[in-house]
Amino acid sequence: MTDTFRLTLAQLNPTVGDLAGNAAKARAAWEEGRAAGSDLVALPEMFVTGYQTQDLVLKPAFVAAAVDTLDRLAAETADGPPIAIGGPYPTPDGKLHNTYHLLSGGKVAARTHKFFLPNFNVFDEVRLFSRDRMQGPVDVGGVRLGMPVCEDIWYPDVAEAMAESGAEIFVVPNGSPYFRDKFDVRLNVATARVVETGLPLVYLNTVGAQDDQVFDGGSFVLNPGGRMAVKLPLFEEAVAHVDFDRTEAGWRARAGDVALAPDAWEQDYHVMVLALADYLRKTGFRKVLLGLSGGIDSALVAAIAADAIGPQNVRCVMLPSEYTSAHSLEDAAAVARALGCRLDEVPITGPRAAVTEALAPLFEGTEPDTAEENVQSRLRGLLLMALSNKFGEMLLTTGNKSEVAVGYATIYGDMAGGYNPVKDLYKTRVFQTCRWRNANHRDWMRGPPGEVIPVRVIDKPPSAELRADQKDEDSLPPYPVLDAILEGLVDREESVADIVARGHDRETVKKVEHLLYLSEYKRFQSAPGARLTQSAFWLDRRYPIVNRWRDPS
Ligand SMILES: Nc1ncnc2c1ncn2[C@@H]1O[C@H](COP(=O)(O)OP(=O)(O)OC[C@H]2O[C@@H]([n+]3cccc(C(=O)O)c3)[C@H](O)[C@@H]2O)[C@@H](O)[C@H]1O
Ligand SMILES: Nc1ncnc2c1ncn2[C@@H]1O[C@H](COP(=O)(O)OP(=O)(O)OP(=O)(O)O)[C@@H](O)[C@H]1O
Ligand SMILES: NC(=O)CC[C@H](N)C(=O)O
Repeated sequence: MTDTFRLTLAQLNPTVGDLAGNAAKARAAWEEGRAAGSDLVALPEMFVTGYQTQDLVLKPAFVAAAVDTLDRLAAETADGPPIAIGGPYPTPDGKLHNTYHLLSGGKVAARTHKFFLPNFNVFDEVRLFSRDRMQGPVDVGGVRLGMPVCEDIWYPDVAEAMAESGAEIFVVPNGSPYFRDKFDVRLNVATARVVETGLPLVYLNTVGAQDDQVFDGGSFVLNPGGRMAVKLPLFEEAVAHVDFDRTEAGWRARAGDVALAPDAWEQDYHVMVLALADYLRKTGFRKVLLGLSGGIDSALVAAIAADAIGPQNVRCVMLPSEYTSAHSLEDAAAVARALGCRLDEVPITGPRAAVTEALAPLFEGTEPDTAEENVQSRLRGLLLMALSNKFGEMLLTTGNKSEVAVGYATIYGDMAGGYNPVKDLYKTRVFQTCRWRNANHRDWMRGPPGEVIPVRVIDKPPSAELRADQKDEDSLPPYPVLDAILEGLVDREESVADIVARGHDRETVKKVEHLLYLSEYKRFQSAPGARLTQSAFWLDRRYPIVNRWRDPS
């Protein structure tokens, strides 16, 4: 009977749909595990396909290719330790499971199907997969491993059933996406399963971004009693070997490295950087561009982009109009200089005059209003997209969550673009995030250290500069008030009465509610962006576009 067990944890970054690339990563980890004398090399949930696949797994040809990839990986790794790896499994009677496969002896030797299929916020697994009955542990080299898949440990049942049928260690593959402070939520869940069963638990998460979601890694190993034996870093790929010893009381993990967790501001910032870097890499872009207005939102997006792909790959463009202040020109130049990004200037006065002239016969007799104002924003979108087409640089949009929530942006204007790193970051957090970035620099940031966003940019009153002396506060409540109301309406789904009871003016709350519902059509047509909360616009919060309901409370 074996008394030690070495488990290799492969916290790696797959790409959805890249079956060969994901299998190659799994194989490289397996080679590391084999060289280290490992007894099992474990990869995360649905690793072979990448996660989340969404409806891609409803295509039988894709599932067949994934199955084939797993079979080939099993054959190629027959002469070393088994591999545990997530992937789809189609049953002969036409069902599809989200399955953890054990590849051993050249074939798929065992399968554990996910039992609890998450079907909330960003997850739709009931639509995609079938559940199976609860399963027992799998024998790996004489050790019985319970392999609940991700959501399966969020309730006691599956772990309890596996423990009752003889599991000795839990190895839990995850595709668990970030939201602020999520690590503690996961740790509480895992600790509860360890306390209930008295068994050690290995929590293996995916790392890397997929569309809006960032899988933050942070895999860990808990011993009975809930003590953390090992913790892998957040946001980075890592391969770690964890040793278990058989004791009289059962298996125990030997203490190893426990990575420190950065604070929530750093985690949010890292998520925005990683989300953008992976979105670009995985869609095949190496460069971006953005309109740099001298305001805070585009300055923060430029900093995130510089940190994600290096300042030499970020083109900033100032597109001044007659309303652009000298301050804005100076501030845009100062941001680009501090970040080390290229800054181009493309005035929109000429194109605007041409549009005004073209529309004059039709606009005759009307008063100037947002129609004329928005032409400026649209001309910027048009010119920036021309640069994007010509130079293959993806255009970034810059609307923060407060603006996205109330539709304070011009559709087909500043909303033009492919990705929005700050889409889930309220404006009040934009200010604080800029201060945080000015004061902190880390190895993973590819932009320079120091004050990359001049204090003047952070401190000045926000303005769209679409007309003379325009300030955001002319049309919107002050951002601290707006954000407090939005957190109630959006993040907590509170009633108008709940928010008024906390001291907000009812008329203001009703106005914000009106703008929120009215602008659903804009969000439907908006760029995706990094998810930071459980109420991000897209998958977490899915409201109808046509919606006459207004809260009477
Ligand atoms: N339900 C619906 N479904 C589909 N389309 C719908 C629609 N309702 C209106 N529309 C269309 O949308 C148009 C109105 O939307 P849009 O053209 O965007 O215009 P609108 O929302 O009226 O104006 C844009 C607002 O954003 C502000 N802004 C602009 C640029 C930058 C910033 C900033 O600081 O970040 C702020 C600007 O000051 C103004 O208050 C209508 O003309 C109509 O065609
Ligand atoms: N003069 C400009 N030159 C270049 N881009 C601009 C200019 N004005 C606006 N933009 C682009 O349109 C976006 C929306 O800008 P606007 O200034 O109207 O509002 P904002 O939300 O306060 O953004 P910011 O804080 O970046 O100014 C900007 O982030 C920027 O990308
Ligand atoms: N892939 C999953 O099952 C994820 C669901 C899980 N509750 C999480 O977010 O961590």
